[in-house]
Amino acid sequence: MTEPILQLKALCKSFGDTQIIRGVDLEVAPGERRALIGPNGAGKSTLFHLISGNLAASSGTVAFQGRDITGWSPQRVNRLGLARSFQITNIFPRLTVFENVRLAVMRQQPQPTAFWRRVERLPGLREATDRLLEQVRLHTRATGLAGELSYSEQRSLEIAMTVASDPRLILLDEPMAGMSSEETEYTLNLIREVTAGRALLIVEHDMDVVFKLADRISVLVYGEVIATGTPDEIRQHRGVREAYLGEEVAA
Ligand SMILES: Nc1ncnc2c1ncn2[C@@H]1O[C@H](COP(=O)(O)OP(=O)(O)OP(=O)(O)O)[C@@H](O)[C@H]1O
Repeated sequence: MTEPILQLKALCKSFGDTQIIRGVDLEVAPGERRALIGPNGAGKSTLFHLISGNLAASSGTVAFQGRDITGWSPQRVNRLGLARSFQITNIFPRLTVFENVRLAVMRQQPQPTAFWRRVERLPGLREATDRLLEQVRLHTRATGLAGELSYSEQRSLEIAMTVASDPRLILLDEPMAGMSSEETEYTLNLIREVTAGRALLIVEHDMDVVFKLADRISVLVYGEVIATGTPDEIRQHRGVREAYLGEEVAA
């Protein structure tokens, strides 16, 4: 079996006396699209924080591409090839769309001479930025302010900024939140395109999206993974239906 790109072992997180993540074991294969679902408060965002280094685990380990990254800073984790977007849109509204993406690209290309040169002259920067903007179909909006984009366009911009580092694993936290069904369909296709050849771990409450997008689904309930399987397996899983999905999804 190929080595998992992400491997969580007996991962735990407590806040004070309250244990939120209770011994999670989870493996994501390279190139796999994995959804993480579960009721509100199950600990999905907390698990993302533990993987990306935004929170320190109470115990257990996180391995990425075979390396133990437990306790690493988010920046260091990111440099190794793991990128994440947050539930809250994370862009600079007063910069142009182009400038936002360029910043994300620059973060990945540490240039010792950057302080002395005009950014416009940094080699390859403009091309890399343009390529990303085209990929998320925002090239015609490049000169507009990011804060003036529609909500779903801002999410597209954020996706471009997330993939700017050319990550091997992308974590997306509720990318469809607050979208109309048309915007959701559009963003679903975009996510499919930009994550091709990369692994994806996505938290999403829209079950339509989850079942269309994911190769496999893991279900988190009260900080424990109660099931992992293909969309069909999860649909049929009695415990999952009782704990979370309800009968209508299985129908
Ligand atoms: N920094 C914190 N301090 C204390 N408790 C926290 C902290 N962060 C999260 N929690 C608690 O941990 C639990 C899990 O929260 P988390 O946001 O991870 O759940 P979630 O599954 O992502 O929920 P949702 O689907 O509503 O986003 C909640 O009860 C929350 O109140």
